Amino acid sequence: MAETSAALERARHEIDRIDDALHSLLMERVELVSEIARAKTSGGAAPARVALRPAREAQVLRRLLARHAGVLPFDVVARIWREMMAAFTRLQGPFSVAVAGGSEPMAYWDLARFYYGAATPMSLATSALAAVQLVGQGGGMIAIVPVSGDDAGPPWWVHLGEGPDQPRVLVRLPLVRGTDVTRDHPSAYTVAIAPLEPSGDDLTLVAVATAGDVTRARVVATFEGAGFAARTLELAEEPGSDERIHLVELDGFFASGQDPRFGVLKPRPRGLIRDIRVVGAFARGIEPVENEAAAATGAALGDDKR
Ligand SMILES: O=C(O)C(=O)C[C@]1(C(=O)O)C=C[C@@H](O)C=C1
Repeated sequence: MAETSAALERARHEIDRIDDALHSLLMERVELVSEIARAKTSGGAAPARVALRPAREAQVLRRLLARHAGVLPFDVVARIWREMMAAFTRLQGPFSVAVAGGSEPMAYWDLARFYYGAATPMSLATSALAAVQLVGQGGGMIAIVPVSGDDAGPPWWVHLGEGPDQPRVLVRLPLVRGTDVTRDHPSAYTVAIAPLEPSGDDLTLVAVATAGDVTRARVVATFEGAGFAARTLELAEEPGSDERIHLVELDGFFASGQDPRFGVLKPRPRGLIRDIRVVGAFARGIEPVENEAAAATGAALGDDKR
């Protein structure tokens, strides 16, 4: 019987040895969690904040991608690490996810599950605004909301703030693209109350207040004229107000509207740009380049899902 060949026995013995080593390392990794949790609260307790540190997570995944080789698709590695990082987040305090499903609740739900772990409590919110309001109540809740134009509810992003204890966009999902199982999924933002940190390759979301007649194209032209790479995403108007708020995505990391680099735009109450608020910043998507040799081996092994 081929099934009990010596070669198979040997390979399984090796797998047992490797599993033991992986398990020992996992237990060693988790020993660091209380030290990490302590360091995060050493400046005083901040009960509204969640232990999630998306910039650090992106750095970890980028570093692993840079050293990755062989036939295992990188999205499998990403999935294992996502599960581990979600568990580490839960070990540091309350952590749950409210999903605003837009027109495709199942797709956004799957995206949230993939990124925030199989055991993290999740609930479906009635709209993006409802999900963001839940985040604002604290208690370790984060929200997954459709990126653009896929939520029938009122604009949610005008409720984001610049302060460390206000909900902000900290991730754009999917973070790992290409071979990722979420390849065909829509994009979503993760909204949370947690520090805004640079990952080294980031995009920033700003809420830009202008007079009521300033078009999206003019806002982008103004930013580009001042040397920013900018894209306009959404526009919100207060009924009866002479002001509009534009949601604009910028290349690079900006921690606040007071960043001196915004000085060239001269934000002032009666100017074209009246105010700039940073309402989020997140790592640029990670693009694993599929290794051709790996793909060929996968095909040879009967992997017909690619
Ligand atoms: O580095 C941290 O701050 C951690 O909490 C550890 C860890 C991880 O498991 O690597 C977990 C959750 C954070 O979102 C980022 C990273």
